[in-house]
Amino acid sequence: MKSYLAAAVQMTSLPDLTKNLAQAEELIELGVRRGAELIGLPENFSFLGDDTVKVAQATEIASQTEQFLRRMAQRFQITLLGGGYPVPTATGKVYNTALLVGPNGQELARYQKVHLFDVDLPDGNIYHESGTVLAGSTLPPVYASPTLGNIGLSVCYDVRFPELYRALVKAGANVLFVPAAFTAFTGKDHWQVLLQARAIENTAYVLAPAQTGQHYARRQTHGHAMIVDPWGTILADAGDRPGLAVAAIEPLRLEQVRQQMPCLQHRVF
Ligand SMILES: O=C(O)CNC(=O)[C@H](CS)NC(=O)CCC(=O)C(=O)O
Repeated sequence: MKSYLAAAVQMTSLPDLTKNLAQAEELIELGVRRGAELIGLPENFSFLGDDTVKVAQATEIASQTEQFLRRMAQRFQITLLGGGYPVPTATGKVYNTALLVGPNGQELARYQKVHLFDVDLPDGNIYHESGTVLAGSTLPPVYASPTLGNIGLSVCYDVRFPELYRALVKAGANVLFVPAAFTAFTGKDHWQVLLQARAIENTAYVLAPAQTGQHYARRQTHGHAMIVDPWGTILADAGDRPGLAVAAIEPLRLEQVRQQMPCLQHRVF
């Protein structure tokens, strides 16, 4: 593992695949110009819209999204995470899928979101992700990069389930991706503290690309894409407008924190 720059993209995705991929491309290019070698796109980056439309267009969204990720990674010679997009299954529902691709456009790791967001919020918004999404049934993968660290995947609502991240760390992870489309309502109270908790308890970097702003109807997300270091310090925060959180990932800092705060060594369970 070497020192390098990572970028967590923040965008406002719409129910429009073509527009979203254009917005994502601009932000990836910005990240590359700032020197990022590892870039993450948020959950729903290629489509954020009505559930019925999402399912109807899933085949098209999945194929264009995967082509896009491979093309971007190759063109810019980066490692790129697509943080969550629908992939059709035989059941009529989709998997909410995250895909990590390498600089040759090759697939490095794939994850199907396990925890589905079925929650009625006090602000009147009702989320029923399991209505259109089939839950994945296996732990996310850890991709052991020779240069960028051991990269563990997750998606959005997963961040509320610390055992998933502990499993990733047991599998060697030291860089944890949490691409999200966090609601504005929950985000204001929970987003940052959950990300810091996952970083601190696992003494790992947390890279959290995010959706922000007004998407469609009453769907509003929190923003604050961020990068948190293994001590829990926020290295970069993208605020509430589309943009990037960029920060250095330092193997020496990781080692230092893991020595200073050896909680992973003190595990009993
Ligand atoms: O709704 C859509 O259009 C697309 N789906 C999502 O954005 C997903 C599933 S509904 N959102 C979350 O997991 C939010 C979690 C969250 O906000 C929390 O844990 O508080």
